[in-house]
Amino acid sequence: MGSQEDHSVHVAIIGAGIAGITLGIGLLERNIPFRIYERAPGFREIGAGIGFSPNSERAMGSLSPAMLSAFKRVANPNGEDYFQWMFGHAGGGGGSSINPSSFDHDKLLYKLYVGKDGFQGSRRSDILEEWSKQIPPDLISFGKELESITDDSGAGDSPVEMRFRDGTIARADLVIGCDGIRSRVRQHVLSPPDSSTTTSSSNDASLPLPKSVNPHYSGKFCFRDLAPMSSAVAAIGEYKSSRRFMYNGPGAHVITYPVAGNKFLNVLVVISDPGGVEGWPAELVAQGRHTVRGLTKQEAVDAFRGWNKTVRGIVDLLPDELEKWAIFDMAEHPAETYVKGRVALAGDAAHATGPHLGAGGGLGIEDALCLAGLIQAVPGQIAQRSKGEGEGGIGSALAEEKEIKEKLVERALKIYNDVRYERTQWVVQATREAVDLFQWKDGSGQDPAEFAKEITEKFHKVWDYDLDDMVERAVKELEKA
Ligand SMILES: Cc1cc2nc3c(=O)[nH]c(=O)nc-3n(C[C@H](O)[C@H](O)[C@H](O)COP(=O)(O)OP(=O)(O)OC[C@H]3O[C@@H](n4cnc5c(N)ncnc54)[C@H](O)[C@@H]3O)c2cc1C
Repeated sequence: MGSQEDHSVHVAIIGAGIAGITLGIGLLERNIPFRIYERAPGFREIGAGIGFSPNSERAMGSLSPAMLSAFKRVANPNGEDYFQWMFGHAGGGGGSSINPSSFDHDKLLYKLYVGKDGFQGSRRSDILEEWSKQIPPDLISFGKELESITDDSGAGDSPVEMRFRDGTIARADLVIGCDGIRSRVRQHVLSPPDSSTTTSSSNDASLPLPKSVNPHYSGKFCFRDLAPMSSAVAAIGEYKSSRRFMYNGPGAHVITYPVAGNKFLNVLVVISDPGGVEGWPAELVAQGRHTVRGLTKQEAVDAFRGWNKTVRGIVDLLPDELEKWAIFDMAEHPAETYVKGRVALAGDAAHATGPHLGAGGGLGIEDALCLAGLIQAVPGQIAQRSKGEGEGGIGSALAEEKEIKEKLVERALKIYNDVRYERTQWVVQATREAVDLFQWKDGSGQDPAEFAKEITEKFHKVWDYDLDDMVERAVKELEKA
C-alpha cells in the first residue's frame, strides 16, 4: 500500500544544540521529514572549547559523513595522541599548607593513548557554525520557545501538538526534546501519568512533578577561558600548550587543550565547592541560573595556592573578571524514563552529566544516531503492517494506517529508551566518580597504577561502545514488535 514516502514520519526537534542539530543532520541524510524549533533568534554557542571522544566521532560519521568532515575541519590536532594527567600538587595530604616552591616540577601521573588524531577539541562556536550550514534554513524555526505539549495517543488522527511562547502551534508525528539541561520537554515526559498530558508553566509549583524534572547542583563549579596561545606559551611553554593535559590535586583540577588552529589554549578550571551540593545559592537555583558574572579571579587563585608552578601559571591566564559556572547534572535524581508516548528526550535533556569524562556532548550524538536509525525503519514497518484497502474502503484503510503509525512510533521510542538508558546513566555516575579521582577525594587518585586502571576502564567504556550494534539491535527489536 502506497510508497515509503506515504508512510513518512514527521519529526519535531526542540532545540538546536549539539543533540538537536546532529539529529537534524542525521534525519536529513535519511530523507526523513523534520523541523527544528529553537527558542534563540539564531544558532548560538559559547566560544569555549569542547572535545569529542572517539565514539562521538564514529556517531557523527554514521549520522552523516559530512558532519564528521565538518568537525574535522575545525578540530585542533592535539600535538600528541595522548591524554596526559599530571600531579598538579605534591599530594600526600599536604593541602594548601605546602610551600609552592617545594613542588614546582611537572610530574606525570598517567598518559592514555586516545587513538590516531583522537579526542580533538574545537571552539563550540566553530563546530556549530560548520554544522549549521548543513541544515537548510527552511527546516529550522528560530524564536520558538516551546511551552507545552499535548499528546493524545490513541485518539485516532491526532498528531502531537506543540504550543510555543509566541502563541503559535505546530504538529508532528513525534517530538524529540533536545532542549538541554533545563528541558521543558522533560517536564512533559516526567509528569505523572494521571496529570494532564499538557505541560504548562515550568514555574507552576502546584504541578506534582518529580525531583528528576530538574537538574541539581553537583557541588562543583568551574571557570572557562580561551587564553591567547602566545600568553599560554609564555606561561607554561610550547609543549604543554599544544597537547591535552589535566592537572590533578586536592579539591580541584585543571584541563587544557589547544583549539582554533592553535590560536587559543582552552582552559577549564574545576573546583569543589566547600558548600558541597548545597553550595550554589538557593535563589539562583530557584531561578534556574547556572552562572554568576563579574567575579574577580581571586577565588580561582586562592583555590590553587600550594599547587605547582604550571597550574598557577594556567590559573593566572584567566581574565581578571570571571564568570563562575555551576556544574549541574542529573546524577542524584535521574530521569526515570526518556520517553512518554510519542515524545522522547535526547542529549542533556535526558541525561545531563558533568564535563569530567568529556562525554556529555558525545552521548547526545549517540542518542541522535539511535533515534535516526529507528525512525528510518518506521515507514517500512508501516508498509508491511498495513493491509491495504479492504472491505471498509480507503477511509478505513487510512485510519488503520494512522493507528499503525502511532503504535510504531511509540514502540520505536520505547526501544530507544531501553537501548540508551543503561549506558547513558552509567556515564552520568562514572563522571561523578572520575571527578572524585581527579580531585583526590578521600586521598584517592594519587597512586599511578590504580589511577591508570580506573581511568583507562572508564574512558574506554565510553569510547569503545559498539554503535553499529546499538542501531542494529534497536531496529531488529522494532521489526519484532
Ligand atoms: C564546562 C563543560 C565542559 C564540557 N565539555 C565537554 C566535552 O569536552 N565533550 C563533550 O562531549 N561534552 C562536554 N560537555 C557537555 C556538553 O556541553 C553537553 O552535553 C552538550 O552541550 C549538551 O547539548 P544539548 O544539545 O543536549 O543541549 P544544549 O546545548 O543545552 O542545547 C539545547 C538547545 O535547546 C534550546 N532550548 C532550550 N529550551 C527550549 C525551549 N523551551 N524551546 C525551544 N528551544 C529550547 C536552547 O536554546 C539550546 O539551543 C561539557 C559541559 C560543560 C558544562
